[in-house]
Amino acid sequence: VGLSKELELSPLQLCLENLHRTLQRKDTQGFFAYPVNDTIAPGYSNIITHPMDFSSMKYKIDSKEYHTLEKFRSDFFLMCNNAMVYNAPETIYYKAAKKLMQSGCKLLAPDKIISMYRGIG
Ligand SMILES: COc1ccc(C(=O)NC2CCC2)cc1-c1cc(C(C)=O)n2cccnc12
Repeated sequence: VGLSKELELSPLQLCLENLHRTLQRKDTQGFFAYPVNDTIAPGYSNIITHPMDFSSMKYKIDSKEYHTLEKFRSDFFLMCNNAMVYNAPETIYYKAAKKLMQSGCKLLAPDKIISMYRGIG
């Protein structure tokens, strides 16, 4: 007896859930866990036109908005880049984003993506 249709996770979704979990684990302080708002970051919505965070990415995985690994990958780098645009280099957020981006580069390297697609088959 399988899960009802909408709950069934496709191989791509399973792969994205895995990547998402691995990447979010690196955000130990939770700076990227949910959307940044103007209260904690004054003027944020004027400076960052395309906000992104791990909770939004999770929602997109579950609502099957990601049809390719590439779209997931670009949202991840958008999230890191936003933090490096809004925050000055000496801030904890800029440094956290840089570190997170480096982990993401390794995990989401093109050769890794190709071998994942081979795995999904
Ligand atoms: C969801 O976003 C957050 C959640 C919690 C915290 C947080 O715990 N900040 C405390 C550590 C020093 C205050 C910061 C942030 C945060 C992320 C960010 C990002 C990602 O730019 N940010 C920028 C300015 C001010 N705060 C933040």
